Amino acid sequence: MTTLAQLHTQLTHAAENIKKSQIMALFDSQPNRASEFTLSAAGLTLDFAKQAIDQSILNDLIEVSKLKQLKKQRDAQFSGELVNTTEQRAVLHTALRDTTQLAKNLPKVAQEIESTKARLLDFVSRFEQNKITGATEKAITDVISIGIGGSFFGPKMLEAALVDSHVNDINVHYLANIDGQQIKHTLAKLNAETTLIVVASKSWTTAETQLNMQAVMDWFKKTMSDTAIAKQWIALTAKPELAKQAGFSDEMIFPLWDFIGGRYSVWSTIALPLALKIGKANFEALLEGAANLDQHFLTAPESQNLPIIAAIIGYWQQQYLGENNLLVLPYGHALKTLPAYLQQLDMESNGKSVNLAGESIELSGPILWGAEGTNCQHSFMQLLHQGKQSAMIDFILPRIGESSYQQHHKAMIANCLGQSQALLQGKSLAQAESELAAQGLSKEEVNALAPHKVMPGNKGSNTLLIDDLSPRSLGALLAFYEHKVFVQGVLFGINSYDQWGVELGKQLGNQVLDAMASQNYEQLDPSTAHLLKTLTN
Ligand SMILES: O=P(O)(O)OC[C@H]1O[C@H](O)[C@H](O)[C@@H](O)[C@@H]1O
Repeated sequence: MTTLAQLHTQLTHAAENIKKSQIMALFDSQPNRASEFTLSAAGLTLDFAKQAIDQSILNDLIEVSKLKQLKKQRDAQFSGELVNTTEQRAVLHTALRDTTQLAKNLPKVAQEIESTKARLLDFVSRFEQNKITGATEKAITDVISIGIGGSFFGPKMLEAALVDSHVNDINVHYLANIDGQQIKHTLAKLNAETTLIVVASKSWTTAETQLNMQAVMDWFKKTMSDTAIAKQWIALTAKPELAKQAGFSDEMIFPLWDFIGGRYSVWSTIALPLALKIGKANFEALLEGAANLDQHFLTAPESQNLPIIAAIIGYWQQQYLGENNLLVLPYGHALKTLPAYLQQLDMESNGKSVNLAGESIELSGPILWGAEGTNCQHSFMQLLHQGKQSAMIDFILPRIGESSYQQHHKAMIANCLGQSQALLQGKSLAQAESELAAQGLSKEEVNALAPHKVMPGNKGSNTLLIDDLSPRSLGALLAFYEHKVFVQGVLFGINSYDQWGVELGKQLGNQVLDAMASQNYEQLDPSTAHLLKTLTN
């Protein structure tokens, strides 16, 4: 059997060779490459034919994943083992989509998940039937959702992405940042009598959320009685006892659990504001779409498995081709905040420096960024085409566009494919020269201008087609990225489910607040002390 060390040597040689060659040449040596390097499942199609990779490299990478016990770790996670070893927690967001597998090992946990989901869906149904009103019996027109990080990104991103699936006529206002200006403008247009307030906080200790909750509570109490809190305030939290102490009524507290990571919580009660907007049936379809992708992840062989193949391609690019940026470019305005959602998912999961044993590692997750196409073509894509740096790229393209604007969708497709083509093919000096000569430029003019028009090309990318922007397809899309992040975590040998790095900033933020209150800056470093003096003078 080949060892990891032997595979590493093989892959290192393969990388040296592939760096010297052209991706376009790979299409000559593999005549059916375009179809062979396209995989479909659960409403998603991944085309990786434009990547600098061949079948033998893929086979070696699959072997690496096997030697790193990917399947064993996957099954451990799905069955509820404590795979988040630094926090001694299970990782069970997949069970929020479908409890079948978990029910075999942990039937009580599965049952609790099901009964909580039933409570959530029942609340949404009653809302849709106008049975949820304010304390003064007036109809609810607005929801304020207070929460940050995983208690914010998912619902907010999906509300925009599912714009065609909004069935309930309510406005959801998200308060995540601690920004007084945002609170002022949000509250100014709202009537407390017709507003539900949702506090989404798994830990119930997040400073931003607590401060915003207090501000909204002060506003609410100006016009509403204390008893109205029990009717109009909803808590989504893994700490129901703390919500109860804060005055929330039992029936308005919807739990989640420590086995649901914040960045994986969009499938949980944390999605209540989204579910109110898209309705019960659409929320269930979102979960089903994710469950479909879970089934694919659990059952498809490695070579046909979308998240596994996407993960090992990314690993190959980072480990052997030296990339460290992942650019996510969704072609569609509805998906404009998908990169921000994926930033938390990927970077908070895989931004680590030590492996599971606590030993220092060379490689962990990529820097993820992106923006909607075609807008990005008019800003940072220039650097990708002609700059010295490069990046891993996922183009995301819905197959179906708005039916009343078909020409727009054709143009969207053309732009997306045009970009990946341009990155791949580039433009040689000879091409640039002949183009300019054909425009009638003199030889001197051609020589002066042509080098500026050269594009190196030979830059690979993935194209991920999504059937449509339905809840089902989007559920599958998010689950695809979740599993990709998981597989990469296995390849890096890290714990993808803790986030200790977030803690220090929180602690120091509190220290600065204390220093501001006491005006004693001695404990602070000279730069911070100086900045504070400048700010407070
Ligand atoms: O839901 P909460 O407990 O308020 O946490 C909100 C966020 O807090 C921190 O930033 C964590 O790193 C995130 O993973 C989490 O989503």
